[in-house]
Amino acid sequence: MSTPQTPAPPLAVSAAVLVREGHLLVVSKQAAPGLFYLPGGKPDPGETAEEALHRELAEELGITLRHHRFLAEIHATAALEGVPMRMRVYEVDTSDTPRPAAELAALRWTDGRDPDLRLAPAVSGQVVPLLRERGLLS
Ligand SMILES: Nc1nc2c([nH]c(=O)n2[C@H]2C[C@H](O)[C@@H](COP(=O)(O)OP(=O)(O)OP(=O)(O)O)O2)c(=O)[nH]1
Repeated sequence: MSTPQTPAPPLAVSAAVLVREGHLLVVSKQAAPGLFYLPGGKPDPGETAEEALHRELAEELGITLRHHRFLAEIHATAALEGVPMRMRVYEVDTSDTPRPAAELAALRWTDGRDPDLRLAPAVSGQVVPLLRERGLLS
C-alpha cells in the first residue's frame, strides 16, 4: 500500500522593494544573467524571513537596511527552480549605495516599463502592479 505524500511546502523567499525617484531596483544573478528580479533569496535553516532579507541585501548589494516594512506575500512559480514559491516582500530603506557583489550579474533601476528588461513573472505580474497601484513607480 502506498503512503499518502504530504506536498512539499512552497519555496520560501525574502525579497526587497527599494524604490528611488520612482524606479525599482532589480538584479540578475550569474545563474540567469538575462532575468531580473527583486534582490533577496532563501532563508538559511533557522533564519527568519527578516533575518534572511538583511543578510541577502548585505551579501548581494553591500547595503545595510535602515528600515524594513512588510508589503506583501506573493505566491508564484520560482523563476529558477520552477517550483511553487511563497515570497515575502518588504519595502526597505538604506542610506548606502547598492553595488552588485557575490553572485550578482547586474543591477538595474526600472519604472517597470523598459521593453528590453526581462523581469521574473512574479515581479512583472504582481509586484510592479502593486507598486503602481500605490503610486510608488513613475
Ligand atoms: N530573490 C528573488 N527571487 C525570486 C524572485 N522572483 C522569483 O521567481 N524568484 C525565485 C528565483 C529563484 O527560483 C528563487 C530565489 O532564488 P535565489 O537564487 O535568489 O536565492 P538564493 O540567493 O538564496 O539562492 P542560492 O544561490 O543560495 O541557491 O526565487 C524575486 O523577485 N526575487
